Amino acid sequence: MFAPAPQERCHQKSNEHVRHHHRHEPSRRHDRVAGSRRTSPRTRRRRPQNPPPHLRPHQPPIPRRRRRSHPRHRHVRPHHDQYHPGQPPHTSPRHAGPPLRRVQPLGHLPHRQPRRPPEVLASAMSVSRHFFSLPASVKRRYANNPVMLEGYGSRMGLDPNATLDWNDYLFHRLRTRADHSKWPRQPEDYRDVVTRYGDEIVALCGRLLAVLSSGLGLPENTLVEAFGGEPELGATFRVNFYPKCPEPEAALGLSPHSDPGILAVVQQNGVSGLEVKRIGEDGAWFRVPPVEDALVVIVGDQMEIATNGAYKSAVHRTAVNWERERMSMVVFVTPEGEKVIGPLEEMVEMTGGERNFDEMSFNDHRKLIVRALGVQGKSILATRASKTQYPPTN
Ligand SMILES: O=C(O)CCC(=O)C(=O)O
Ligand SMILES: [Fe+2]
Repeated sequence: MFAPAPQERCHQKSNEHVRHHHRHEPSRRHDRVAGSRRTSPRTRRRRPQNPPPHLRPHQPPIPRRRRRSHPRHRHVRPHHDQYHPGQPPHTSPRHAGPPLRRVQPLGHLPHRQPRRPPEVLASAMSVSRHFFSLPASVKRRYANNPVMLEGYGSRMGLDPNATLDWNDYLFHRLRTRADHSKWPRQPEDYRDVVTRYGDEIVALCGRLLAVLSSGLGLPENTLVEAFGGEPELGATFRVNFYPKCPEPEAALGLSPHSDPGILAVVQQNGVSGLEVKRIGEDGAWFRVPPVEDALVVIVGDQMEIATNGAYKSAVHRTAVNWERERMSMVVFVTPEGEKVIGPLEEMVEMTGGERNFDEMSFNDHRKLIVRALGVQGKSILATRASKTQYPPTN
């Protein structure tokens, strides 16, 4: 069932709607993968060292040079380093090092100079924006329904009492299982641009999975194989459009949730709103800076399951504002539908011998979500946790 666009809801906003958005979520911590600084022994050259002071009484000290990462290592910085479209997957990461050294608490995100985004990022943003600027009557041609979740609309259609998020969206599959009837025919180049964008992002995730496997001390292809192999990986595309909201403090763009798949790659339109919850006692929410040419990579539930909890899925939500419209594009990379996903043997061993999750195909995992009428925090993952002591479900 199609639900009214947030613009329309804006005018008929009731206190009830406001009440729906008061949420109390337990704590969680979010980790971010930062780059490795290790230098390959073969390429390391010795810089002249400062001799001890008694050997250079009249010489000024040799200035210390700031360490710069070697260009070959830059691809292991998915959050803030340059993305090279077209680079084949798995081109990397002998130098990745164990991830635990490269994980930093969120809240110290590096800022860098704005730069022109690669063309594939900019054009995907532009065709998506074009779609949301079309008249409501045109957008409704692609309306989704409770059975067919693909298309334009809102998951509010599933349950009249469900929380209303201040968000319109377009959602469809990518890659081989794409149903093009729900892909906008306007603008004309939507299909080509989004197909290419999806391919690039899936290839990027292939590289990230290799890095994340190496980081665990496992062969590079471990995670990608655990999810069914790269050609079989699934991918869906969601464009979130958050109109200006007159009472932003009373609403949310998207309620707290973790993404059910492997990795979600988010591109923001330069307007802030994405917030990630830190795992731990304080459960503080952190705003992710909307750096325009940066992709934010969010770890999903299947990753937490396969690694038996070594990598945690991140609870996140979006805030809205009254000044500027916000848009985000998300590619969700998912396992092959029939592939049964459970904790990898190596990971069970590495994490203390207990299996923290049951096994299930991703198609069945999706059915859990539909049955539960959506995701709240880590509620779906909690139903898969095989022991009650496993860290909380928030
Ligand atoms: O809008 C955003 O920045 C994130 C959207 C998101 O989390 C989602 O679509 O699952
Ligand atoms: Fe999400």
